[in-house]
Amino acid sequence: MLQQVNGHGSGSAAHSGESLREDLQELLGGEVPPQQLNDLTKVNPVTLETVLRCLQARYMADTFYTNAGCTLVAMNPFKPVPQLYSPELMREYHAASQPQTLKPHIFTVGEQTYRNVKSLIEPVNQSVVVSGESGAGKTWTSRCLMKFYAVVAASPTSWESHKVAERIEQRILNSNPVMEAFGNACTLRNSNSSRFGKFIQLQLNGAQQMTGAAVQTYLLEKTRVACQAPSERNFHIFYQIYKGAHAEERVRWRLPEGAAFSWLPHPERTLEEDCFEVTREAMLHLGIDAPTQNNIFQVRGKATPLTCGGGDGQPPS
Ligand SMILES: Nc1ncnc2c1ncn2[C@@H]1O[C@H](COP(=O)(O)OP(=O)(O)OP(=O)(O)O)[C@@H](O)[C@H]1O
Repeated sequence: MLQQVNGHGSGSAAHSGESLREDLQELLGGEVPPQQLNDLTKVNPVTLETVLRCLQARYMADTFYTNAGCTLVAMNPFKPVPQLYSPELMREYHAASQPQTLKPHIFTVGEQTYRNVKSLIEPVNQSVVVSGESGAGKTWTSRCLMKFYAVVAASPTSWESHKVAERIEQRILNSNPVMEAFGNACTLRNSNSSRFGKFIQLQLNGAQQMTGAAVQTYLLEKTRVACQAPSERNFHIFYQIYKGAHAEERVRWRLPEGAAFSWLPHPERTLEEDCFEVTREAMLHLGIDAPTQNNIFQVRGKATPLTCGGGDGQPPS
């Protein structure tokens, strides 16, 4: 999100949306209103100020995607915008004869790469690089892309193959809550910050239907288990177990209700990511059955009290 451009605040105190647009129109001297400039390469003159101001005007007009040549700039709305990610919109981009002529969107990128695979006699692997600072919206964007492919790359003809495809899509989407439970944490910048990098590979068959996915993770911030920065939290999974374990599991995992553990700072913060049931359900869909889950959680659950000097919540002596 843009905070400041050449000393002008982005809020209403410094500029109302209208005067910002007028200013920018004057600065650009163009005919197209800045919020309608879909491609930053068309901003004239291209300077840091004009580009940032153009993005700011678009942000204020709730237009969160802008092209910059062949790159897509995605701004984080920091609010739910459900109509921007509806299945209907996915289908619209998928069905468009020239998706690049529609408004810039992550679905254009999705559709373009999908068509690149589809149109070639010898299909070539396609890569989408999602980059940005912490909290920029990379995880969100990757999730949107996966949902998009789950919708467009699944139109098999028979009922049976439809069911198979649906199961694969569901498994692919279910990998997100599991990876986020074990690899994400609440930081100062992002309440659901990925503390690892990932390379997600979606696999298509000859008919361009999704047949599977593989995820490689790297650079997990393991030190967070034992040491968290002030006002930050440990990985979500610990809080999920701590808050969501049943009475009998608590006894087994030595997690007395209400105990405070020094390696579980800020358990009082309630995040939607704290939901243990969602992780358990997603693991089941991924084929991790209840006894295996139990073994995993047992190790995770026990790790916390043991490292804190016992299940009594006292700091280590
Ligand atoms: N397109 C969007 N629409 C609505 N909210 C969004 C969108 N993109 C991001 N957000 C919000 O911003 C938060 C941070 O986004 P996200 O977790 O994707 O950032 P990130 O770049 O992956 O950060 P990190 O590198 O710390 O993992 C999300 O939890 C969500 O609340």
